[in-house]
Amino acid sequence: MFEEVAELSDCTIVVVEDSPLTQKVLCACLEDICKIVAFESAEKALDYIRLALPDLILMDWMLDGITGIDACKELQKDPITAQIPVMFVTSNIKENQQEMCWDAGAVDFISKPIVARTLFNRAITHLKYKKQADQLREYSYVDGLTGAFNRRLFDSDLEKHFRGAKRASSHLSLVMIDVDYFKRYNDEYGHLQGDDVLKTFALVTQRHIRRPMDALYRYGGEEFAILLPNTPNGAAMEIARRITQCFLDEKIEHKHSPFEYVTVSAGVATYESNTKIHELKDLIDTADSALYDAKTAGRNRVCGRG
Ligand SMILES: Nc1nc2c(ncn2[C@@H]2O[C@H](COP(=O)(O)OP(=O)(O)OP(=O)(O)O)[C@@H](O)[C@H]2O)c(=O)[nH]1
Repeated sequence: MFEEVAELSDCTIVVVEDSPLTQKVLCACLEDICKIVAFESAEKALDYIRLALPDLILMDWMLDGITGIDACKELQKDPITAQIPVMFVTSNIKENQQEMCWDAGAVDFISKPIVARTLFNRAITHLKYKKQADQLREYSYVDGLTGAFNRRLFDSDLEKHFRGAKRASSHLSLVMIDVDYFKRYNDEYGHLQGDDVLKTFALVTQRHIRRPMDALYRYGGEEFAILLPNTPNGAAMEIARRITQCFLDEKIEHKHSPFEYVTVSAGVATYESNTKIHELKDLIDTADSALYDAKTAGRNRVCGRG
């Protein structure tokens, strides 16, 4: 409608508005920027937002069921959804209502009747800030050597996914992976070449975890972790086996390994509602124990514990 905003085209804006006409107007104003998903109720919008994590939310104040203010407060409770900017769209907003918007966690509001150009420009400003903040967050969460996510993000993602799996009664698999005989490798080939091994491992692994929620983390030193939400134990074991095999196929010479090449061992544990894993710590301990099983059983293998 106004200008091309190419760098924002991969963003998503959620519009929560119960008047079909206003909803149509809002969507028409924003459709040139990026994908727009519209809802008539906050309940449905919240379900979508928690899963899809859009980049901006336009929220009506008065809604049947959960009000816009309560929906905004709800989003603030979760550190992940709290990062999504919420802009209220309201008519004749009084001073105390403006206060309520800020207190609920809104970043902005815009009055009805809508001035298309103002809405368009404000949306772009918020989307640009959001993208920059996401990028900064991502840089601070990436391990400089391997490009895998770092331990700090692992701790926060694990907590987030564990809560999600409990709430949805779904699976969450954790794979712990450790390079075998790595001290001997460093001693023989030097620390820099050792670093290259870790980089190669991260590259090989990234090729095997393709779903958007799956992620590889450097857990510490030569140990890595993979989080696989909505993935049952059998599937996680299969992914771990493929990674182990493909890394061996890289054929990185290791004179002091019985396998002649650098190998890894992996331990897999899975949370599901009917297993003995109830707490987050149980999941890590179980994956660690499975990794220990793989090491003591001879290395270069995957072991799992339910
Ligand atoms: N090159 C390099 N080496 C690292 C890095 N982080 C940890 N290490 C080395 O990894 C080695 C780990 O040694 P150990 O814990 O004894 O394990 P291992 O020799 O792989 O033996 P197993 O795990 O039992 O097969 C140590 O020598 C660490 O110095 C790193 O970032 N780069």
